[in-house]
Amino acid sequence: MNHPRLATTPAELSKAITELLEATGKDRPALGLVPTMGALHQGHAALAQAARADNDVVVASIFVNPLQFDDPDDLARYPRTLEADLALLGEAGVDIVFAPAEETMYPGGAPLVRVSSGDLGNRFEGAFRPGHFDGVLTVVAKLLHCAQPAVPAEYRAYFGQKDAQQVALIRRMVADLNFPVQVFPVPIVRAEDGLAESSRNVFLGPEQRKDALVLSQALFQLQERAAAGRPLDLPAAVELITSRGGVELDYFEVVDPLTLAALPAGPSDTLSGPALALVAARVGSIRLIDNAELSG
Ligand SMILES: Nc1ncnc2c1ncn2[C@@H]1O[C@H](COP(=O)(O)OP(=O)(O)OP(=O)(O)O)[C@@H](O)[C@H]1O
Ligand SMILES: CC(C)(CO)[C@@H](O)C(=O)[O-]
Ligand code: BAL
Repeated sequence: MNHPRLATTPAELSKAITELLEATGKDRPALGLVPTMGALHQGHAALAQAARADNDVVVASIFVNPLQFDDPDDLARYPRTLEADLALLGEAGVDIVFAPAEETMYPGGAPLVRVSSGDLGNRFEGAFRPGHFDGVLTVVAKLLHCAQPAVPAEYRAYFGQKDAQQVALIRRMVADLNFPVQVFPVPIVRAEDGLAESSRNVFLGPEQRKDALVLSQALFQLQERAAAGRPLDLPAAVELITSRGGVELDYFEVVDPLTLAALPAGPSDTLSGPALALVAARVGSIRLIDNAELSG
């Protein structure tokens, strides 16, 4: 197993990245960055493995970003498992782990100047978690700056498709603000029962976990209809979820994969191009999100 180097300040991180990039002896080596909030699972391992396969040097960050939490209870109980996280990242072949303290990322408290996620950031997750995406984009901008190679190198960043709206917004930030990095989305990793892996799954009791499966089941139903060229009938998929006691639906929509604009998905609407189904629901006090690509 690899023992990743631990950096806790931007200066330590930059020094470690330069040393490892130079040690490759290549004119233009490649650096991959995997941002996380820790409490790592197989979804994060897939991100680290994708970065390992594509790059000479791999950095993972672990930082529970207070700026993206609108609910103080959600922040306080967010799982923190640093020792196990370091072991998982070592297993995946990560070279450097950047795990800064809150005071290091936000000296003097919350930043005055932030990245605005615009209209796209106010919909879906943003409508239920006000300010969430401004907080995500601000910390992702900071992390991308902290890990920016100081010597000539390819620069790539990896994000999970489980957070589809987050990927869409990060792509827009990188394009709109000319960040010199390429964004790579990584497919959703699911448990055997179909539930999308998530750090918050540890809070689900056995019955709640069974209830939560209705989300992936409803998504798979849409995927099957799309693949067979049948009408999507989103209302029937919504009904599958709302009829399940213990699950409160927040939203369920079929959208354009890039703009996240709503697409028609009624009982007589068939797909005319690629689409994405986005769902979010609460199981008890645990909020879960999931999504699936639909294609005819
Ligand atoms: N099941 C998964 N498959 C693929 N990528 C994932 C999965 N779960 C998380 N990721 C990705 O890992 C990165 C870090 O996510 P994060 O640390 O917030 O974990 P998380 O499991 O999404 O946590 P939570 O769902 O509780 O917010 C993000 O890019 C996220 O999209
Ligand atoms: C991208 C991220 C690490 C920023 O805090 C977070 O939103 C996440 O884990 O998805
Ligand atoms: N994966 C998204 C991080 C969050 O829920 O805040």
